[in-house]
Amino acid sequence: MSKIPLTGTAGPGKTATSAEKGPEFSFQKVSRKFRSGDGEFTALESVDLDIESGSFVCFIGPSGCGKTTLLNMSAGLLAPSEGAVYFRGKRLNGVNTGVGFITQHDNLLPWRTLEKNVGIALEIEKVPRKERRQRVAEVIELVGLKGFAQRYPSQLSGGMQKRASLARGLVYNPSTLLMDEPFGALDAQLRFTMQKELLRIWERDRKTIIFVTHDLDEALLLADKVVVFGTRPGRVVHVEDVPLERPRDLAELRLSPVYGELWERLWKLLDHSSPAKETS
Ligand SMILES: Nc1ncnc2c1ncn2[C@@H]1O[C@H](COP(=O)(O)OP(=O)(O)OP(=O)(O)O)[C@@H](O)[C@H]1O
Repeated sequence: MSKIPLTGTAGPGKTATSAEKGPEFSFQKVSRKFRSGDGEFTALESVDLDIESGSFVCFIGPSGCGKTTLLNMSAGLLAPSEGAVYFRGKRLNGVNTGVGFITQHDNLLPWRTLEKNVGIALEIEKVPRKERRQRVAEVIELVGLKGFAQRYPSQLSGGMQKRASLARGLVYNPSTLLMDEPFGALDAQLRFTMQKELLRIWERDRKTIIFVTHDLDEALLLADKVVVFGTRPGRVVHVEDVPLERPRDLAELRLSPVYGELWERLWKLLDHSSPAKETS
């Protein structure tokens, strides 16, 4: 089994060496086909995209346009049918242990305490107990859950469970976080809090974040770069560098003409028709 990089090269306070200065991810003519009924259909067609190290990138697009498929390929859980995915200069060929993957569903194990849920990857990697406890305590504090380490998932609120899955994604210090609609199920207030928390952590550690969302306001609040996906077949239709200064405040942004113009332009690029059909 390959080693999980406990002390990832892009971790807190570390600077990238010259070998790491290329993009974090490079997708080169990446396509993915799936079987459907008797035939095959193209879920994602010819994606050419570079993602810079330390950047915050949002994927946005209608349901079924291949956003999760591209995340799965970034995690090495799925191979491209054509083309190649490069991670930190190396072609991916198997599970990518340099990423933390946070899905919409927290998937916390109900019989394990918060501490044990967060530390699971380190246990699998047989990281010594002392080091494990220290690293787990550090990330639990980072996500604002200090004092709750011995609670079980059922004893945590929805927001705390989100923080717990974020801690679990961060615990082995990956250089990239892949986040698939992580805040989609939260109410507006909690979503706002989690967005702020995520930005605080990103600004501290400058990990690369690829964040899937259906919400254009969320994308423009968070991202350096917004990648717009289209359907039939799933593909990248536009990449926008977000020119808005940080820190960003959504209430203020909404009053700004620059934001209004950007929002409207991207909104028009989004396909608002019904979910993508699986046509070949
Ligand atoms: N393992 C699979 N086998 C067959 N078809 C699949 C598989 N994974 C995804 N698909 C299909 O590929 C297409 C793209 O799916 P994907 O989950 O990547 O879309 P998405 O943009 O993330 O959608 P959503 O926003 O609804 O999560 C869909 O039609 C989906 O049904």
